[in-house]
Amino acid sequence: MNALSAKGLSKKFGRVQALDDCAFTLPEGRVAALVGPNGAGKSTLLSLAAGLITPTSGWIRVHGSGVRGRTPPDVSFLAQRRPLYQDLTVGENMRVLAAMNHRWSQQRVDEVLDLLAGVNRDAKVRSLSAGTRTQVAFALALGRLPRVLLLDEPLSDLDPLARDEALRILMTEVADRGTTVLMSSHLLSDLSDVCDHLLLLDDGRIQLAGDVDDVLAEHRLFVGPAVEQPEVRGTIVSDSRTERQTTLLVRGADGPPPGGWMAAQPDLESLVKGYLRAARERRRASVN
Ligand SMILES: Nc1ncnc2c1ncn2[C@@H]1O[C@H](COP(=O)(O)OP(=O)(O)OP(=O)(O)O)[C@@H](O)[C@H]1O
Repeated sequence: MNALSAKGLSKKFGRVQALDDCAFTLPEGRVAALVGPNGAGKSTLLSLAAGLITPTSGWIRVHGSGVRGRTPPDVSFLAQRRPLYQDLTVGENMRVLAAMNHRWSQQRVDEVLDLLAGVNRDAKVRSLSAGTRTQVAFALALGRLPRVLLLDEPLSDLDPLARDEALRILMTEVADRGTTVLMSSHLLSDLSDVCDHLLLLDDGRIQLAGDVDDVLAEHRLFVGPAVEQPEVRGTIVSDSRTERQTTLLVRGADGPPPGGWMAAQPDLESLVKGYLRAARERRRASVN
């Protein structure tokens, strides 16, 4: 069964087309990386999936049911601006959420907070550092016992050890409870460690969607001399050049590399960077 599915999903804010005709499916129990350049539409997509905003057209469903303006009880969303009551203590935030949610496990919240930094429950949220606030919001999101966990830049302000611990907690969550995770991040090396599914957005449109292994297998990196473009079969997504060599990311390449060139399958980080490079070039061209 698909945890998330969308078709024709579009969202306009005034004249800004934040998402444009997106279609994708995310099978249950997967950990999906949601990547793309700044302003690509990642937070918009997560907010639509969480029911915080409604589509201009098209639909998005969680476990087959439409989400329109209401967060389903089995979905948790860790938004970029960490949704916590700033003037309440950590403990008071927990009690408010426990009262508001039928699905709630205080034990799970305590477990996660103890694994992270051992946060002081009596501290006002306003007094916490940004990273500690993220840890609290992360623990509260898991306390709702979600079947679908939507995370917007969950790792960005965590120190390296807290980041490792948060990723370990996520992997345990997926293994033990079969939770589906959709996580936006610019930290590509962290994503490579945990994600088995990819959604790549640019300019509100989905460029790549699918199983990470399948998407990687569809691409080749060609590395060769810094000369003019070689003849390659497939679509050149992007190129990068130094004085000595050229690297091409090619989609749908088949056959051996051109003479004097080497071919390899990209890893997730080099694949995403290739698409980000292409997106930057398109933006530069549209501005000039
Ligand atoms: N509430 C809003 N009102 C007007 N425009 C918005 C609103 N929310 C998002 N946008 C616009 O929609 C587009 C997509 O924004 P979004 O925040 O979804 O991108 P993003 O991929 O999450 O970016 P980032 O990586 O910088 O967080 C941007 O052009 C943004 O300015």
